Amino acid sequence: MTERFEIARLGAQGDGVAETAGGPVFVPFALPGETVTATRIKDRAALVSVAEASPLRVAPPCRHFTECGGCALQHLEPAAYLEWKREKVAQALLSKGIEIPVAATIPCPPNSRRRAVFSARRGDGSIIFGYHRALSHEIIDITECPISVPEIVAALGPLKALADLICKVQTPFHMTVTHTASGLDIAAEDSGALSEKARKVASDFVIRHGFARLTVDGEIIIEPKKPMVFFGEISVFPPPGAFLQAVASAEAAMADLVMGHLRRTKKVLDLFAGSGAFALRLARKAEVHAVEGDGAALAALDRGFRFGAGLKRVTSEKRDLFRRPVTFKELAAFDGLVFDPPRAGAEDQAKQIARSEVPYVAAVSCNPTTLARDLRILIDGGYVLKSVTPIDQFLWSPHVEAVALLEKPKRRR
Ligand SMILES: C[S@@+](CC[C@H](N)C(=O)[O-])C[C@H]1O[C@@H](n2cnc3c(N)ncnc32)[C@H](O)[C@@H]1O
Repeated sequence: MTERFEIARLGAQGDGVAETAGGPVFVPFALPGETVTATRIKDRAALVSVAEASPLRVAPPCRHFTECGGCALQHLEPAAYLEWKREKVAQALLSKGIEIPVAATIPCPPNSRRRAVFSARRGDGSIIFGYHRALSHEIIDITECPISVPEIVAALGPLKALADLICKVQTPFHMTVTHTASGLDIAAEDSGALSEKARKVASDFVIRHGFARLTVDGEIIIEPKKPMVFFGEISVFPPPGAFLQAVASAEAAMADLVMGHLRRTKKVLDLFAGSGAFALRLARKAEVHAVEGDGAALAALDRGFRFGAGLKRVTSEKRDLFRRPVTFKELAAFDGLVFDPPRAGAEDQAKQIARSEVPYVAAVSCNPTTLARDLRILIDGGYVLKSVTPIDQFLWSPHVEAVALLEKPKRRR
């Protein structure tokens, strides 16, 4: 049955939220201040029509919007959208008792996402290649994606054809596509084992389309060109599957904030260093010790250091920082630190940092909830939070990146 809803606010996932006598009802693609009609199942309702539209409603740029599960907020005017992301970070901090004026969200333009994770599945004979439908396991074919770099969008047809060539299963599989300076780096997972003949066919296809590399379940099938990215001026060859910030300009914005904060430091620790996005930039001015759990990513970082010109010393250490955080005693060797953990955050590591006397600390995070928890630990340990800056690395999604900068005043002896 269709009901009428007054939308009061945006929820954490970007859905419009109507406050009803029975509790909140979530209406995707509705905006605060709007009156909409929607069909409701429990606390979710599918938008049918917008009776009274918000003045902040804009035309979504993508034809797949509302069908594709990748984007939640293309229909909101950009300034209000960025403010919503800022507020999301501020609310997460407030929930841990942290009151600080959160800076304006640094925007990321459309057509800037260099890494996209596609889903694919063999349908009735033909291959479906695209993204998941919102809140569904169903995969929908896509023909455009205004968040991705043009090089990925232009290759959607060939990528779909490649997915068809390597698909040896009836179940869904993933294809991560990264735009690099040497061409597209394609990493398939769970697409099934390739026969010798299928490898040859796929390899010929990769060469014909000028792709840089194809890996299947971590095995390099063919690598006509080593995929290369730049961290500042330093070139790095990230291994298949290694972490890479999704948008190059977002990575640069985060690195600028971190480097600005650590500008006076001489010995920096980079925790959860990946292939060196921060370490190799910081190494222009300071000695850096990079710690990371992924050995292949560390090897890429090491190589970047050895072949990079004008860098001070970079050392590296493979270490599981969840099981074995760097202790406060070990931290005594450093005057600056950056940590950039996965979504789970770095609770135990934060406890060690809180006990340390490292004067300058930068926290980078893609999850405001775990960031707030870890910042609370640092603040309780005597750190002063100087600034928090959201970065809109995940355009039109509910996700937001943030950089927090902290200092620990010298103890009076
Ligand atoms: C958000 S990424 C940041 C990488 C890097 N700072 C960058 O900007 O490219 C998080 C990194 O943490 C690493 N990681 C995940 N779990 C880890 C663990 N338990 N110990 C050490 N590193 C881990 C991942 O391999 C990944 O490189």
